[in-house]
Amino acid sequence: MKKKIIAYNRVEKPVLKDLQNKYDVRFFNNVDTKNNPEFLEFLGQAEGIIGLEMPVDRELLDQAPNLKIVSNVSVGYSNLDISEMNRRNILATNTPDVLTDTVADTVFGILIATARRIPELDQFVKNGEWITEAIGPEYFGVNVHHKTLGIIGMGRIGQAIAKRAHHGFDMEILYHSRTKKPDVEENFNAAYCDLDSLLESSDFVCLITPLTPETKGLIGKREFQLMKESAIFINGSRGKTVVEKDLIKALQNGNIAAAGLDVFEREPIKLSNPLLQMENVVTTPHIGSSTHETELRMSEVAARNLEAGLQGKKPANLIDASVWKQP
Ligand SMILES: NC(=O)c1ccc[n+]([C@@H]2O[C@H](COP(=O)([O-])OP(=O)(O)OC[C@H]3O[C@@H](n4cnc5c(N)ncnc54)[C@H](O)[C@@H]3O)[C@@H](O)[C@H]2O)c1
Ligand SMILES: O=C(O)[C@H](O)CO
Repeated sequence: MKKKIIAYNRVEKPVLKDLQNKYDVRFFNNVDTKNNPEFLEFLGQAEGIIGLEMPVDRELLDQAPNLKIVSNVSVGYSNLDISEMNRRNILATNTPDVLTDTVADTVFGILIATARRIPELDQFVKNGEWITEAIGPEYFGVNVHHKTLGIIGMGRIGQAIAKRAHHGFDMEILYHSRTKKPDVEENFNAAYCDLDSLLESSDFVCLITPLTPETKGLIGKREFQLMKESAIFINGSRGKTVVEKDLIKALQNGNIAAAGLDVFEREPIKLSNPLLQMENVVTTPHIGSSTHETELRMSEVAARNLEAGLQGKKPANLIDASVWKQP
């Protein structure tokens, strides 16, 4: 009998097709994983899960007695209760590296769009408001090149952002991370800072850490008050790394100048969220890695991880490699 697999939210079509040839795969799109009877019935028999952002907690695991592996189609894994999965010998994998450059491109794109007010001015043109040849200073933006970029979370994506900022835009780079990175300091002329100094000195503050108990609410009222009034805040990490109500207040009070956001406390964001009424806020719907090429590669990597786990082999991208026991 074919092994039963749940595919959830996002697995690219060719990869899904290939998995369907080998396994009994059921695809679920944005279902309520706590209450959907069809999902829960299949979960009771499933040996593997592959997909995007399925909340895997104790309650879900209690209903999945045959589960061997959860293969995230994402690098972030704050949706997984890793210690509970470890306790039950269920493997957890993610898709690092293949998305790094794409996410860095997205974050840098949002940064430039925010600084130069591109979405706002796009609307200005399309609304027919461009009626005199030269627009006035009320529509000017600020330079990106030669400014100071503070990167919080100098991991794979943080470094790819630093590379673009240093080689492409001659920016001065400050960074704050759990460890110092001498090679990054040398390659991109980056300087390590404590968090407060980074916030005080940066023209652009870019947050790209994982969401963990330590980074939850890392940037709130106090941190926004430390930033320059001209600072532009960019969040490419996860919405909950920021206290969103404090971000809204900081923008309303003029504590900071603008924000570019790919991630939000609640996704999809509610239309009533004040952030969506602000011209100085640029938003995208969590699209860091969402290009055709990169999403396909992520699905391929996730499928390889899933199959390795199901075959009792060590997956290439085990999130916690220390749990691996040779079968
Ligand atoms: N917006 C998107 O679509 C998108 C796409 C991919 C990744 N992400 C987010 O980006 C994160 C980073 O991805 P990555 O591949 O660069 O991961 P990574 O593990 O290579 O890098 C994370 C870095 O954050 C640092 N860090 C962790 N806790 C910290 C703390 N408390 N203070 C300061 N630094 C801390 C780590 O030391 C590490 O250098 C992901 O976990 C995910 O949340 C978002
Ligand atoms: O972490 C990631 O890979 C992206 O945010 C998609 O969830």
